[in-house]
Amino acid sequence: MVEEVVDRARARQWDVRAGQVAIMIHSGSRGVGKHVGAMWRDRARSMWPKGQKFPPEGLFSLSLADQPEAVAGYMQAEATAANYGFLNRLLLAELLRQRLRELFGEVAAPLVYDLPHNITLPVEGPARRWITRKGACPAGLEQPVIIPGSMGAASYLLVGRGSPHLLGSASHGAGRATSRFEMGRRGRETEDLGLAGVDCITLREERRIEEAPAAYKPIGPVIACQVEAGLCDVVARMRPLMTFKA
Ligand SMILES: Nc1nc2c(ncn2[C@@H]2O[C@H](COP(=O)(O)O)[C@@H](O)[C@H]2O)c(=O)[nH]1
Ligand SMILES: [Mn+2]
Repeated sequence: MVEEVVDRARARQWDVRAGQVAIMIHSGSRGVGKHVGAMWRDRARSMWPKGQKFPPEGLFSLSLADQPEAVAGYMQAEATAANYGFLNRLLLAELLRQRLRELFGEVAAPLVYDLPHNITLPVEGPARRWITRKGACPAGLEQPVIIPGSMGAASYLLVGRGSPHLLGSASHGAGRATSRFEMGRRGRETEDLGLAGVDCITLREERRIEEAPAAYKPIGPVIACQVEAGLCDVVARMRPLMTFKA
């Protein structure tokens, strides 16, 4: 639910009002994206110049100058996975709209923004440049930005400021404080996990634990430092009513 509107003019422009029910869908290409990534990582490794030491970070780059076909192949595969992700979210949103209309009659539920991340996108400008973001999202000038907190904490709708220092990016979420594995080893006390008062529906009980609010960093300072650094400005804050975890 939209709990507070901070930038009224921008919120009005995006059709966002305090008290509205807002639905956030976080889903991408999942299996397809992972498959594309793993396949191209192996391919890039096999194309690494013979006799040259492997990069310590395990990231095998492809050269546009020397391997243009491989670069084009990778970009096409990534775009296919991203399109699959767009379509997933489109269909999920449409199923939700249908159900809302069955229950409440005509409901508009317009799209505020579909924000891709973990993706390579072209940079606007005369030079041919690309940015690959991981754990970050685009925050170009005037662009909507959504930074989710957790199933127990606030999420934020912001507007990007196109900061050149951080390549027009913002964080993709509050970010993990504790790994999924570590969460699985913790006790199942609701209080310890920050699950008190959290309404979460899931068919996979382990998800509730792995992604419990205690697994994530506090969203307040994550937003505050990005605003302070000039990456984005807050438009509205949302509070979770209910979460579905696949
Ligand atoms: N509003 C919610 N935000 C959530 C929830 N679970 C996680 N998160 C946030 O999303 C980001 C991105 O997740 P990732 O799996 O792509 O890394 C994460 O950093 C959290 O801040 C939730 O149930 N509701
Ligand atoms: Mn994500």
